[in-house]
Amino acid sequence: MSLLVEAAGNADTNFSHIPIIDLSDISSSDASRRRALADAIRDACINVGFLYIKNHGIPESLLEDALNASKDFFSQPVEKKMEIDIRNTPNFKGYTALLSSNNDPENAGDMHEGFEFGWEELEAKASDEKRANDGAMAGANVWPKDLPGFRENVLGYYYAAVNLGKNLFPLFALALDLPEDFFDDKTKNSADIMRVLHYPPQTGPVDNRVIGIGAHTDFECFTILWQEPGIQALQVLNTQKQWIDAPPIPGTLVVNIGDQLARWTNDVFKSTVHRAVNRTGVRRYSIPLFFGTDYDVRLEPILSCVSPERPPKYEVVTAGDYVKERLKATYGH
Ligand SMILES: O=C(O)CCC(=O)C(=O)O
Ligand SMILES: [Fe+2]
Repeated sequence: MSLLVEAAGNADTNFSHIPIIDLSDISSSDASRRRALADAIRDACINVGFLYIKNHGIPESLLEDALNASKDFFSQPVEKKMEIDIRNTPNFKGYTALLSSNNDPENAGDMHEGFEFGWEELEAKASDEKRANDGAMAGANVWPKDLPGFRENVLGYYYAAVNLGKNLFPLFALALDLPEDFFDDKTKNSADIMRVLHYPPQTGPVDNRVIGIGAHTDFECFTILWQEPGIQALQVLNTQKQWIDAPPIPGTLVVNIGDQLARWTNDVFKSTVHRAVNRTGVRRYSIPLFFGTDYDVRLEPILSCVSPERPPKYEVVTAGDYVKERLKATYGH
């Protein structure tokens, strides 16, 4: 039995807190330090599926600028935001209105609004170059008109977070006892979808079927999530079915495993159910960035995560087909 299958068999998924992992050694020239970091990440991925990262290297100023840009965007009249309604794009880019998405099929709609976009260069190319391997998810971003600085400010944080994500893939590979460059040829045009989210406060009696974002797992490989400081809303479900608070911790970002990585790892790494409910009485903003593999990559289980006792659990599909199906379910296309 591989070490990973054995570790997954001994997993303690009844967690009561989310570990904080210091990324200072992420680019260390000392392989044993990178190994130690990967080991800590492996434990978190096998037992919890969520972790906080500190010393991640993203300057606070980029986050402040992205937050201010988000506030400007959401404070526009709803008709203005609806000009870039996500339902008018073939590739799920643009604005999602309050209650128009539904992450939990048991629920009646999510009490948040959002703006969603994927990779593009800061300087638009002369020709609208289509990325060759985007498959089912091909297409451009749509941006709000008449909102100076919005695109530049959200892209500023986006590029920094994408760079961090690219540095996390080798750590996940190491955590899976794979060569550190395992994901390189699978993430050449990786999906890297960012969502800028706004959760109005929900005070008084709250219908549990209409909360900020209903219980769900993320679709991609992993997510890097920034939460507005001082506002508790995110909760993570352990196997005892207890909701564990995941408050914003100054200087950290949340990282969680998504379904693509659960599929790659045959559920050795956990894609853990989470939700957000904003009962604080003030607005809340958050910015998740979802990292997938290239959309044409097949999600085949890694051999060290499969054994006679742990046969493959999932049908093999391409990342693009998988994500598109999940998005259709969420946005009701
Ligand atoms: O806003 C949050 O804290 C969580 C957002 C989330 O889970 C998602 O967009 O998938
Ligand atoms: Fe999520």
